[in-house]
Amino acid sequence: MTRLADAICEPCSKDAQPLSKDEAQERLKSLSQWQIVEHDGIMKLSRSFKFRDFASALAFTQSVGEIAEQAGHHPVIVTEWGKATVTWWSHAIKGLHLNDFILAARTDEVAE
Ligand SMILES: C[C@H](O)[C@H](O)[C@H]1CNC2=NC(N)=NC(=O)C2=N1
Repeated sequence: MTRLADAICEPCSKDAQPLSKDEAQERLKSLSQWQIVEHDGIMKLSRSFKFRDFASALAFTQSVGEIAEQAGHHPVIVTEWGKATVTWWSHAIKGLHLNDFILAARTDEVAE
């Protein structure tokens, strides 16, 4: 079975259906320490990563930015001293898509 991080991100058209709560909860089982949050009715995938200082959090932020650029799919990243919080969702469909779970898995690999 293909590892989630190795799965191919499909171009997410604006006509794609966002995952339902049940589908998103099912996909969440493939990840650890991520949670589904909802802002303004939009489901998002979020996880905070701890670091020893700001420079380490910033380097992680840069690495996540690089995987986002490679995929053409971008998160919100809040970078602070000792911590970075990454939140993925698909803006075009105002919800969660398999792509968000793939990028979350890739984010975990960058944190290793
Ligand atoms: C034109 C550009 O490719 C699109 O706006 C991309 C950019 N990055 C994106 N990132 C995310 N998370 N969702 C999107 O819908 C999205 N669309």
